[in-house]
Amino acid sequence: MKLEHIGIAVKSLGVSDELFAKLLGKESYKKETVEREGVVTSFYETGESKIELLEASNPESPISKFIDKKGEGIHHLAFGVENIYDEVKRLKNEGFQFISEEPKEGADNKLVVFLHPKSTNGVLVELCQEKS
Ligand SMILES: C[C@@H](C(=O)O)C(=O)SCCNC(=O)CCNC(=O)[C@H](O)C(C)(C)COP(=O)(O)OP(=O)(O)OC[C@H]1O[C@@H](n2cnc3c(N)ncnc32)[C@H](O)[C@@H]1OP(=O)(O)O
Ligand SMILES: [Co+2]
Repeated sequence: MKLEHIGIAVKSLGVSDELFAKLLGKESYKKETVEREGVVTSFYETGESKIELLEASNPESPISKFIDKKGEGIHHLAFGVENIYDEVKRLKNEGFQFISEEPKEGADNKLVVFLHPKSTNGVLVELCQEKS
């Protein structure tokens, strides 16, 4: 597995895109809404891994809930895998708990699934696989 991206929950993409562009010295290369996840995303290239800024697209979004509880900050780590179905099977056998075991369409042309933070030391983990 390799670290594909780090997801950061932000209140306002308008504000945070300006901040991260200044910080990283480059503009976001892609903005994409993933309505099923309740997010608007903005991606930055940072070497082999990316930064994904996440703004809530509706009040029931996991991002709204997260920000209400914990404030803005690191929301999840996403690991890129070759075969997401094999990895779900492997990690299930290892005793990890998935939020939903069925990979769904995420941002950036990927299939994604999430492990529950309760089974991963309090860190929300996403697995993602490039769609062919
Ligand atoms: C588009 C895509 C992509 O990259 O392609 C994305 O990334 S989409 C990214 C947005 N989508 C997602 O996050 C989808 C997966 N997330 C979820 O299904 C949810 O957010 C859960 C992780 C199941 C939490 O939902 P739930 O309704 O249970 O919320 P809750 O506030 O009651 O939280 C239950 C417990 O989990 C903790 N918790 C919640 N969100 C957390 C997070 N991001 N990291 C670590 N812990 C977290 C809470 O503090 C709480 O712990 P205590 O019980 O100790 O208080
Ligand atoms: Co993500």
